[in-house]
Amino acid sequence: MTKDYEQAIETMELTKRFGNFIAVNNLDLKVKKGEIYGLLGPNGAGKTTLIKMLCSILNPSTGSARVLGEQIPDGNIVSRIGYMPQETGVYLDLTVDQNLNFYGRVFNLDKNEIEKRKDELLKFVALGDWKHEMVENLSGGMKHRVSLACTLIHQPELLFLDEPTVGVDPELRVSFWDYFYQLRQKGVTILITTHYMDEARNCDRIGFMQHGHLIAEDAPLKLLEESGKDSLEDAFLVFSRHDENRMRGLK
Ligand SMILES: Nc1ncnc2c1ncn2[C@@H]1O[C@H](COP(=O)(O)OP(=O)(O)OP(=O)(O)O)[C@@H](O)[C@H]1O
Repeated sequence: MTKDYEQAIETMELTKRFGNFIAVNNLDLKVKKGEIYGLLGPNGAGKTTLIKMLCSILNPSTGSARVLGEQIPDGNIVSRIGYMPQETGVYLDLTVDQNLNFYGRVFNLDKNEIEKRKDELLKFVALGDWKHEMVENLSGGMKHRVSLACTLIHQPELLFLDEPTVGVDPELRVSFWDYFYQLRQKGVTILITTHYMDEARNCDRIGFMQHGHLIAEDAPLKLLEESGKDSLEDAFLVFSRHDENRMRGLK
């Protein structure tokens, strides 16, 4: 019997090296089931590398992690998680409908279930009128919407969303968040990276990441309070400076 873990994600000194370069450095992270956790940090902080390890795409160099209670890397976990990469994860030379059919089949959904899920998801991403359009003819934001729909087709328990709302217009970004909240209500856990600070405020907790490790972590309002700043950008800079000073002190 699978043990019911309270944590959807738990990493222990997780590290990824590319040659001499350390992209993720001794990271300890816990994300509770049903939580929306935002990872924020500058380009190159190691966010995508972390997500790729948690999705069993990359092997850790050292350290370990559990995802939905399973030690990763684990090929079986893939059917329980959804990963929306930064670059569109859909086939440009297929229609929206064909992409959804393909992902539905990959996850072994039967025909009726695929049809039902397609109706729901096309409504959600407001692409019903574009169902039979080739994805290559869609705008950047629309491609992102197709990618999100494909990520959700098999109703994953845990979602990894790497900058899911880049290029998506403000109105639709709001509706994406409505849907994320609906998913959370159903117990789905979401790990999301974003550079939109207004969006980050929607997360239950935020982890600020720099040089492959977490420099601060808490609910958005708590981070503002602790840093004495009004914006998350400014709060990040405060924690970043503390971390740089700490590192200098260690040298
Ligand atoms: N396959 C690889 N080989 C060598 N270096 C890599 C590889 N993948 C990532 N890196 C490096 O690891 C670092 C972290 O990259 P990563 O993509 O995880 O950052 P990120 O926080 O997701 O950045 P962004 O916000 O730009 O997406 C970067 O310096 C990147 O160049």
